[in-house]
Amino acid sequence: MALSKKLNNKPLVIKIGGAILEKASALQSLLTVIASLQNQAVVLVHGGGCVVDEMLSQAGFTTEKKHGLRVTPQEQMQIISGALAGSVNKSIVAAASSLNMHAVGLSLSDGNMVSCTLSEKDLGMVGEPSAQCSKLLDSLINANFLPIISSIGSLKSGELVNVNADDAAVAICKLLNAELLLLTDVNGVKDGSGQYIPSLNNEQASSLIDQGVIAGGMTAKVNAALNAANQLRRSIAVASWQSPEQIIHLLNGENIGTRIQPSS
Ligand SMILES: Nc1ncnc2c1ncn2[C@@H]1O[C@H](COP(=O)(O)OP(=O)(O)O)[C@@H](O)[C@H]1O
Ligand SMILES: CC(=O)N[C@@H](CCC(=O)OP(=O)(O)O)C(=O)O
Repeated sequence: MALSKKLNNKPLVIKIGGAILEKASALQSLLTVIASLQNQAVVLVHGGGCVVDEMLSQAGFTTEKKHGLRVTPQEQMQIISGALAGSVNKSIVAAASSLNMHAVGLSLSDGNMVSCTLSEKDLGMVGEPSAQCSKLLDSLINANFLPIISSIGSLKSGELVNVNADDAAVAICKLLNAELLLLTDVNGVKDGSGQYIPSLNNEQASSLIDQGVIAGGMTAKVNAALNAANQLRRSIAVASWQSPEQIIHLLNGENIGTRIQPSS
């Protein structure tokens, strides 16, 4: 397939969800597509919720989620940060390195990229991220490194916080005024009859959330995409990492997955 030249000068922020991390071949296929992109800066932001689930349960903790966000008691932060900023981040960097990509593993506080405040939703040590300083990412992108960023951040007080990885990707996207692609294990948002919805606006999303058609992790993802779409005034794609060649279609200006639209 002819590989795309970049659609514009914007970097592309790609967020990958947890389940891809348990499928080495899928991660490798995605990284291979990223490596093949010509003249297109890419920044990867990753979650790893399923890895966190496993590590917490091995340590004897139970976990609770509210609207797709993990309630994070202080005593679980060590395991969560170890899983996301440690094990998961380093595994993705290693997979990229094995494909001769020059990957650099980071978390949100590196280079003061993103600062966090404590969420007011009574979720414990969950952080709300906001974009701060792009100097580190600008330097890495200019030097052709592939930044791979975990969703562990920190508060002004120096304490670590757990940030939903879709929210983390939105903050990085705002930092770089980048294009954003949220890749997950389904090819977009489904309606009440299980059909994929090509385009979704604020009102439709709220109604599907209220009806429980959009639930769990997809709620956090759609809310994060709406936040980015409204601030950046452009639509945000939610698609599947199971078909990474879709990235090339996206860069060629085609619609993939579900497009989350800014409100008019
Ligand atoms: N309306 C919906 N359309 C598609 N997926 C949905 C919907 N509602 C809930 N989901 C669930 O959300 C999941 C994706 O969210 P999540 O597991 O948090 O992904 P990730 O780890 O990639 O961030 C899907 O696998 C699906 O089970
Ligand atoms: C606050 C919060 O929910 N943090 C998430 C961070 C990881 C994440 O978002 O992973 P996925 O992208 O794989 O879902 C968590 O603890 O699971």
